[in-house]
Amino acid sequence: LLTEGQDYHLEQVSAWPHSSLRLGQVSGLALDSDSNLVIFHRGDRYWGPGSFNGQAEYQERSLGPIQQSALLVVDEAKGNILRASGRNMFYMPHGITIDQKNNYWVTDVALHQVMKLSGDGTDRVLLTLGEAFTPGSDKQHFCQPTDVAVDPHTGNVFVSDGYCNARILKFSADGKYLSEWGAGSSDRRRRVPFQIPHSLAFLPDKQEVCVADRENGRIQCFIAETGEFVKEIKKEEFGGEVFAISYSPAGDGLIFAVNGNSLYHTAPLRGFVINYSTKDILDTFSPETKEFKMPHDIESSDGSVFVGDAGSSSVFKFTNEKLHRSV
Ligand SMILES: O=C(N[C@@H](O)C(=O)O)c1ccccc1
Repeated sequence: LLTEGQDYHLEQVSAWPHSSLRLGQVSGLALDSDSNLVIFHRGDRYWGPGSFNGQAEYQERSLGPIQQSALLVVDEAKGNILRASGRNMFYMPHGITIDQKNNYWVTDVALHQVMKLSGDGTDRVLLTLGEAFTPGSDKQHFCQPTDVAVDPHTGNVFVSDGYCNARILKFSADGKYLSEWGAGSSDRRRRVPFQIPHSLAFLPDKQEVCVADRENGRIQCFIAETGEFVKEIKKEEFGGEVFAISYSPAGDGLIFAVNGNSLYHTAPLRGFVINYSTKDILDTFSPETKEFKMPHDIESSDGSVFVGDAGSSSVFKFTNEKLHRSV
């Protein structure tokens, strides 16, 4: 008998997508209100060693914004493109999340901005946080912000900031700064500051926000209301870097994660299914068709898991074979 959400064996759906999506570096994935997969990618732009100077200022403004459609809405069953948008708006796409009203919240690490866009394909900019091309670390500036998470109950918005800051900021739904936490926290378990807070997941049934603290190779979870530290999940199996996380309330709560290569460790690149309460790794997975190169974001939707890879410019789909096997 399958206990809900506790039995996992994810396998790649090798024939997905049915036809090539002609993607650039895939930086972010999100699910929209129709359970379509939204892919945030970089078209012909890529983040290389010369993209930013020592002050995290973007060096390729002369290229102008990416002309390809950086936002693709694809059908999660077959992977065919339902809608393409996001042209001439972005310089270096990074994170994306979609809120209860189907608005897209995206981050761009070249613009150092967070934008709230209409999710109807017109990409109307409803809100912008941060000053274009201007890195900073006060209440009005980010430094290469990496992701956004939205609390469905309050509408509050959390921003992981970023490659060159080490904090999480909280804003109201209409963009008013509320609070932040991170480096230098007094909590002894948090004395080690974040090192690239790289991906966020909101846990609606627990009212917590979790962060993939990438270079510390750990996941940390906090009370959304107060920013108070709740728990840390750090596993040898991660191999030193956690790139992205996603959450499902199934069972006691499941955290999906992907790891990465670090300068100091090389571990096999793979996905993880982790029981939030026990911290047990329930399953690990990786593609059969080709290796992960830089798994950069992960999204879960009842029984399926999607991984966006910035290294191979592709999206992989996995399904939980335990659910589909007759018992
Ligand atoms: O981490 C990096 N990039 C990825 O996360 C990404 O592409 O978002 C990176 C860092 C320094 C130089 C070049 C790339």
